[in-house]
Amino acid sequence: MSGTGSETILSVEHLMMHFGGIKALNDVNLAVKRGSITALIGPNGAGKTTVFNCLTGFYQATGGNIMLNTRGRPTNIIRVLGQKFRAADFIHPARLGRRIYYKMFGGTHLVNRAGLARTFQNIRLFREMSVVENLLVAQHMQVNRNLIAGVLNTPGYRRAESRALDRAFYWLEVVELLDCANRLAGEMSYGQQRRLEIARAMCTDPEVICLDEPAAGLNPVETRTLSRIIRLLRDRHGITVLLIEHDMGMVMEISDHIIVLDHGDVIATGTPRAIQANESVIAAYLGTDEEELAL
Ligand SMILES: Nc1ncnc2c1ncn2[C@@H]1O[C@H](COP(=O)(O)OP(=O)(O)OP(=O)(O)O)[C@@H](O)[C@H]1O
Repeated sequence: MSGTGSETILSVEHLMMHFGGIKALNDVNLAVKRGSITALIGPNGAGKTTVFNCLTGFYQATGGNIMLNTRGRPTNIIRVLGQKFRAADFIHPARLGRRIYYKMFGGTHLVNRAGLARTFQNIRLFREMSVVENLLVAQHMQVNRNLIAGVLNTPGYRRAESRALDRAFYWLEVVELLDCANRLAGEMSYGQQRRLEIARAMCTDPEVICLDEPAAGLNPVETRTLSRIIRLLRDRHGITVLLIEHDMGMVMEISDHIIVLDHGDVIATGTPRAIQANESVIAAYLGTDEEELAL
């Protein structure tokens, strides 16, 4: 299943995000192909994490559209996060009803349920919990948490618990952490914690995973392991990977497609080879920190 299909799994149109006077995103348009590894790159402050935060519902975009084509149906991410009421809603009862529903019950959990998961630039694990417990917590949305079922220890409850454990160990093996299952998450090396974050996101059964600087702080051996795992997600598990990364060696090696952001706008898209030769990209990177200029 290697390589890219032709179907778009995620499309972003005219995305804007303003923080007071700061226009973090001006008018971002991008499309991600199903089954691809797509990298979002750009100099510091270009708006990459803001795009991720809008996609995953951590920010409510100021404007634009984000459509996810997963679980066999389209999901309008902006809508499921719960939008403000507009005057026109009151003459469309169906629209008003939807708006009220998502205002009350919408949120980031619906984005995750629709099949999009993420990791964070700053690792956010439960450091005092074991590795496997971190993975079980991630599955609370899928596991039957009915108190009565738990107290009575019903067969349905036991089956759900056992499935959650199986899933946790399955993804631990994929990220090469099986022998760390009972260690405290906070005691593991940085590289291991980053891989645990990926396993935790995978336990929510996503079709798209957004990785925010997964190679930050890793040594070359850990980066190679990480690249191998990311490829495996695409090739063996059919996962679409959207990646923010400053390690250009890694980006150029594993990406099928690259999107370049600068000052809140997409300035180039294309294959690694095309991006490396793109003059606007080279110009955008000139004058930034040297470590970013490893094109
Ligand atoms: N919550 C916020 N409040 C105010 N400004 C913000 C907020 N989040 C981001 N910004 C601003 O938006 C712009 C884009 O930031 P963002 O973190 O998305 O960039 P980035 O491309 O991810 O950068 P880096 O590579 O350094 O992580 C920056 O000017 C930043 O200061």
